[in-house]
Amino acid sequence: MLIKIFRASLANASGKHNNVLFVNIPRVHSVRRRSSMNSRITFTEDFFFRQLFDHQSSTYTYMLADLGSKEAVLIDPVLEQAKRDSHLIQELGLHLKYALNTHMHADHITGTGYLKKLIPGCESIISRASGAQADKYLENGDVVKFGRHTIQAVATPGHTNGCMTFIVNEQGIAFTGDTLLIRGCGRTDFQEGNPRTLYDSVHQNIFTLPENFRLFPAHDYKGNMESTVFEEKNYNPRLTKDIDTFVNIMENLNLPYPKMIDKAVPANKQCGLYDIPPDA
Ligand SMILES: N[C@@H](CCC(=O)N[C@@H](CSS)C(=O)NCC(=O)O)C(=O)O
Repeated sequence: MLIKIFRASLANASGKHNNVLFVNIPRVHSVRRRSSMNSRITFTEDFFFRQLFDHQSSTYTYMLADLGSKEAVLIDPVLEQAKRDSHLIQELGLHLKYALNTHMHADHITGTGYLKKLIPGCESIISRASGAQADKYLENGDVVKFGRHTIQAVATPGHTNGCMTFIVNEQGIAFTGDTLLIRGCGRTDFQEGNPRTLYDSVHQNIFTLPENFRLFPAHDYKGNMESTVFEEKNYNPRLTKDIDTFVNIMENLNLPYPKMIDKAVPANKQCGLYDIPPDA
């Protein structure tokens, strides 16, 4: 397999250029492919994974780490839980390299801004298409490295323009943000939402992953914690339908407006640096 490695220079919000090691890997997934419901891929011994929850916003945050180098990343941290996350990082002797967001959230303020203050050296990452400020910006296909591990960032727009799914191929896991929820999906009625785009994102970029890949969403409102590609391909009540039926479902969800949206979106545009607790 040809792996092309190159250094990319990215401009951050202040125009400063950061060197990030990006590994441009062709879309080849783990060689340990299986397709039955029970054949989960075992984590390698040097990979740490922790699912964390914020009850207020029903948000999952994920902590991943390379146990060799101790480098860690957080996916979708929540402002009110930043101290919890920072304490766990410290307790486990990990070094938080990056705090990543799958997209610009509308229902809670991201913890990335506060975490950058709590853990100097930590950098924030979000897709360039999100329109939010961060230290580093991702394009479709970019790879984020922590220790020897890699996260592949795949653009999955539809809930918002900047939505990404983060895939850790070797461990057989993917973080779908609000694009694909367990037996559901992100709403498409604000923030550039588009049901046809979301449908294509899921069918082309998530349902094409190996069926035993475990899926971890940004939210669950019913107590579910994870799913698999197989389960969502077969049992998702929205995305198993044809595209026109899907669009009709999405146009008639009639969900209430998220309570925090008017505060969260302006804050998240600044990587959560707006209205950070005074003790930060
Ligand atoms: N009640 C919550 C917001 C619930 C909600 O709208 N969730 C979003 C993801 S966060 S923007 C969503 O896409 N839901 C899809 C669904 O089918 O539930 C609040 O007020 O914060």
